[in-house]
Amino acid sequence: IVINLTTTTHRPPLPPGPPHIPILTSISWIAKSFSQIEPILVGLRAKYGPIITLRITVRPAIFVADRSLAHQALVQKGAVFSDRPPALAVSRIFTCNQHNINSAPYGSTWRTLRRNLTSEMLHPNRVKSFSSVRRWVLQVLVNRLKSDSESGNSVRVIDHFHYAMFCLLVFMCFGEKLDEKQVKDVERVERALLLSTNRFNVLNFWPPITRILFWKRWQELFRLMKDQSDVLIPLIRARKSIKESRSGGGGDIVSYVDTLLDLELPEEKRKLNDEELVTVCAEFLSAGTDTTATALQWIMANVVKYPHVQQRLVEEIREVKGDGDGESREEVKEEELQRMPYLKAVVLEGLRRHPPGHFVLPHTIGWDPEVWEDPMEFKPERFLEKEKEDGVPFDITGSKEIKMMPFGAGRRICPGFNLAMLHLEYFVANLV
Ligand code: HEM
Repeated sequence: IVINLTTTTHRPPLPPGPPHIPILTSISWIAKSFSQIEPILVGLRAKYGPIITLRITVRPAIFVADRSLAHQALVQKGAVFSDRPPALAVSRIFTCNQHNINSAPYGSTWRTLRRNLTSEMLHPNRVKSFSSVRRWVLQVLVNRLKSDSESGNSVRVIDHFHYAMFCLLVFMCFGEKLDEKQVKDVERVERALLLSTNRFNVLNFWPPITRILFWKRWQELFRLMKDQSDVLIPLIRARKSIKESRSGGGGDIVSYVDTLLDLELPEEKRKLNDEELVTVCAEFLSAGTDTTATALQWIMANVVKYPHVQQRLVEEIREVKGDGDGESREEVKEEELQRMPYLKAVVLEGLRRHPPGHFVLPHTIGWDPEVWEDPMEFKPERFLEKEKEDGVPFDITGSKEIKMMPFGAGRRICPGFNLAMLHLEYFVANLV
């Protein structure tokens, strides 16, 4: 886990870490990708112990690379470590001054936004109301994979996974099936922002100076933000007018935007403005698309790499589907997923071995040889054996102890983890 310290004048001594030269050290870190930081951290852990201070950004960041210390910080002392630091210049712009769930300080705005998402969108009944949409997206995905493979060239599956996840989350967000161009526009603006966050990091250093030195990059940032608003605001407004014309209701489907239009910010005693609606919708779209598509890609890659895993999945699917005929045989239905423990183990193993969220650095925990035998091997069976031993299903929330944390842990744990598990199990089963 990473704890970001805010600057205070009276600061207690920081945990040990490598020596640094102000600014220069941070700039040398900025040039590195997250995957380059990991092996460096392993070496630093051996030298300085499990709690290390690094000057990765403008502020010192403390890395906790130990599962029981992470549990103490995130779960036992959750109230102390659930705040987020004040946003730096770039993320202030990205998050509309911290008006979204992941960046909001631990307080009433965060609580209101998070409770709205969990109770209005991630509640089991609401999740169920989108099951026909998941079936439609599966069809879209399979059709695209089939037609792409007809060309005879190799198929970049990740592009199709991304598109499928955007179709799904865009529907949940705006309550309707948009045409391919509209979905692609949303995908384009959201991915452009996601992929350029690294490039914009440098703008956080002395904004008055970087505004002059890197003026082109600042312009690029404002252009991307404008693109995002240009694509999302018409979709939000369209939903608003549907809702108004139906006097309070948007039809059978309740979309994420519908729930946000009525929401009141308790501290500021007002509704969300257009820019804030864009930020919160963008968070929903990006939190659930890239992460899930990346996990799906790793899981499918391992299913292909290990034929015995694939074979066992096929057998489990056959067992659940029985000798049904015609259409019912074609699809693994959502209700059937609960009867597929091996499928769940494959998904968990994918998340343990290849957690999509890198900067929370959960894998230093998920790969701990004291917890996991042969931690770098892809062995879904380990979850079945563990469940048999403990007599209870594996707890991915880490509430009692942390063994892996692909969704984080504690009060800031990913609220979408059940939905993500459903998406992964449903698509993996049906692709197999
Ligand atoms: C495989 C898929 C996913 C993975 C691996 C993932 C992972 C994570 C992680 C590691 C965090 C940070 C937790 C922390 O700060 O300790 C997080 C936060 C969050 N995730 Fe996810 N996530 C996934 C899917 C989703 C989905 C489907 C949604 C919603 C539709 C979602 C919404 C959020 C939100 C709103 C937060 C911020 C929570 C807060 O700060 O209170 N995520 N996620």
